[in-house]
Amino acid sequence: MPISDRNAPVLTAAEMRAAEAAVIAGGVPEYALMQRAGKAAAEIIWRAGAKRETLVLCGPGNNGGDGYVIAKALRDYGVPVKVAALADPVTESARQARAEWGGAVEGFFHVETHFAQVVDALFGTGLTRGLEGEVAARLVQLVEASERSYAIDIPSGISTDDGMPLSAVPHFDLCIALGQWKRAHMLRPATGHWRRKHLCDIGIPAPDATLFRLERPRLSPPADDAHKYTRGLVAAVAGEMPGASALAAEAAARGGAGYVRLIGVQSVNRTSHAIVRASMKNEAALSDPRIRALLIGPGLGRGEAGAERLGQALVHSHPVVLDADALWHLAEGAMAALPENAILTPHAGEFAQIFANLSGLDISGTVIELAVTAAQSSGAVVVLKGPTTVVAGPDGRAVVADAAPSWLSTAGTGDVLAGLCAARLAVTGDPFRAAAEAVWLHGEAARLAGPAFLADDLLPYIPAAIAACL
Ligand SMILES: NC(=O)C1=CN([C@@H]2O[C@H](COP(=O)(O)OP(=O)(O)OC[C@H]3O[C@@H](n4cnc5c(N)ncnc54)[C@H](OP(=O)(O)O)[C@@H]3O)[C@@H](O)[C@H]2O)[C@@H](O)CC1
Ligand SMILES: Nc1ncnc2c1ncn2[C@@H]1O[C@H](COP(=O)(O)OP(=O)(O)O)[C@@H](O)[C@H]1O
Ligand SMILES: [K+]
Repeated sequence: MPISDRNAPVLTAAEMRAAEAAVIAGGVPEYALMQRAGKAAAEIIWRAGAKRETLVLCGPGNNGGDGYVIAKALRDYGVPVKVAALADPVTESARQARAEWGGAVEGFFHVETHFAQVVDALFGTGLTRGLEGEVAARLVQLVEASERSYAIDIPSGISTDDGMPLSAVPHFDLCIALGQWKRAHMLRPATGHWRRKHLCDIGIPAPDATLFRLERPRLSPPADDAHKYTRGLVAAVAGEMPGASALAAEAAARGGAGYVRLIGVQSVNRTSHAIVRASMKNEAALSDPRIRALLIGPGLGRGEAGAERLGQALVHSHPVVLDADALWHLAEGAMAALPENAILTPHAGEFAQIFANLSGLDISGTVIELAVTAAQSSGAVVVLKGPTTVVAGPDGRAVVADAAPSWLSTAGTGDVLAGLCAARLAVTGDPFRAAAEAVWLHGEAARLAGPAFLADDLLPYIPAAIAACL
């Protein structure tokens, strides 16, 4: 179940085949799907490249079949097209597509090298191993010699499920995904092999998908009769480095919480006066039943004092966001004692440290498998942060954020994200939705902030990011 109908499914090769098989079983021939796919891709190439001379490279499977359909459709648009095949078609649909193309088919190694446009339809989701060295080198040569290049479904040589290149893979201008997004469309290093990507909807639904692309969420303004407590009280616990918790607290205040209380901090420069301070000694400040999200970790410290504060904070079983040093303190026992609505926000280093230590947990695979396994084993929502951020829930659902600006790689941005998670948890009461909303707002604030910002500079852009979702 997607978190909203805006979130497009992201499939493995096997899931894509199953989705395709279901449509075929429903009475649509495979060849009709190939026609839809090839014509949709050809229309995009035609719009981008008009009548530029185009070389279509066709492989033996249905990716190659798409290539023949593209070549015919481009020819029908009046585009000068040549086709070069690596091997004869081996599937019935690809054979049919080649017959309908009907034109000359040149040898992959013998066709001339310089074309204005090159279309890679050698291999798609059926790739089982890297391309042979000379095939990969020739593909790189042809693509690099062109002005524009298009990868059909997936660049040939990229493994669909983990986004890894299995042989040398060139860089394309556009990757045209067919049917549904596949994992490689979201994962590094594959995402570095095209400038843009586009999804062609060819009428293949994926009702069983559990992984989705993170898209702009829909948010609501506070209810007409809202007051600060109904909007959500966030309690942020400070520690050794009060600046980090102040940054997180301010992000929480701007991220939609009605009231933010910063606990256990003596003095912090430049924190908004709207953020109310309280002492750790004030029992009621932490036990307050109106707290809808507790945030702890940024600046907490890895010493005994930090561990003690974490223990004190978790006693009350508030819905919680655990970040940074709080994750460092999280031991196996503490994991079992997490409240039901918990969000953990590790980066890769913190992730490895926490989950590698959990007994019997096999953590391997892409960031998607890592986050999903960790969420299922901890019972918490896991936000595995990085250039590609994955939000995973204990029910197996996950969203992947593939478009955050790399300017986020600066100190303190994680504190801002933790604050946003707390705000959205306080507002929604749903940790999975909250984490997904927070990751999107964080990326959008970064986009709006432009280049070379400091983590603090994200704060004034959070309201504009929220405005984009109303
Ligand atoms: N899903 C959908 O909804 C739709 C999918 N469509 C399209 O179908 C594509 C998937 O087609 P596909 O399954 O036929 O696989 P494809 O990628 O063409 O290659 C398989 C062939 O290559 C071979 N082979 C593999 N690796 C190799 C290597 N390194 N070097 C050499 N050979 C290698 C492999 O044989 P093998 O040697 O492994 O036995 C087999 O012969 C998909 O990406 C999309 O474009 C659309 O048409 C319609 C809607
Ligand atoms: N190259 C990148 N592209 C996009 N986002 C990134 C990149 N590097 C880091 N980020 C994001 O920036 C934030 C960094 O958080 P974190 O590692 O906790 O840093 P800190 O502890 O300094 O606050 C995360 O949200 C992460 O997803
Ligand atoms: K391809």
